Amino acid sequence: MKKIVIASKNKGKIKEFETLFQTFDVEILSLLDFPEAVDVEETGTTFEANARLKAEEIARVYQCVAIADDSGLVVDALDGRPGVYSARFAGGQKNDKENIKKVLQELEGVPAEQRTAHFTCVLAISCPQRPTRFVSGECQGIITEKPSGSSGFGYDPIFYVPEYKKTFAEISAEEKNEISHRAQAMKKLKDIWPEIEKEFF
Ligand SMILES: O=P(O)(O)OP(=O)(O)OP(=O)(O)OC[C@H]1O[C@@H](n2cnc3c(O)ncnc32)[C@H](O)[C@@H]1O
Ligand SMILES: [Mg+2]
Repeated sequence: MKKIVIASKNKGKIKEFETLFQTFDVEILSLLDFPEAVDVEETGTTFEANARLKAEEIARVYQCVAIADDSGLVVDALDGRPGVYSARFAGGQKNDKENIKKVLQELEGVPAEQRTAHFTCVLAISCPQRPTRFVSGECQGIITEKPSGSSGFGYDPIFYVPEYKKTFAEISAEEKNEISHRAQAMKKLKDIWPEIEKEFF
């Protein structure tokens, strides 16, 4: 069976990809299957640049088809922050709780109608000796006043989706996979999948 390596160590993302790839005829591995894999430095200033860095490095090292996800939360009232710096917004080690705290602190006193935000996801698909391909997805929401819910990961507890009248952490994984930024990007990947199969495998 065809194999793809997800160039990520983020368990939340990997779990979502395992479901989102179910209708694709491929075996999914991730960097959790390669514990020795180095952390690719995310030195880019755009989601595309960082997705490219991660996908191309893993494709080169393991001589495989690799897919990387670079994603983040873009808050309008914060001029687009945390954006590409979402994973370490509170500094130092990645810490979801501290990141959420920082976003809520910076939005203190900002009224609901100005708390608009979106998640962005850029997927880079790379294969040695071939040009890397990209697809992206977005999901609109509103930043809540306090965290709510315990499913998902990252900023999910403060990302309220009007469609469900709940945060991403209060809906099921299935519901998140219907509408999320990652799901939107995967729908586009599905559209170009026949081309990718022809070019990359
Ligand atoms: O680079 P990899 O190893 O894939 O894992 P990462 O967690 O560092 O991933 P990113 O560099 O793409 O940073 C994205 C951050 O944006 C946040 N994020 C992305 N998608 C999210 C989602 O679906 N729900 C909640 N937060 C999300 C979360 O804090 C992530 O750590
Ligand atoms: Mg990262």
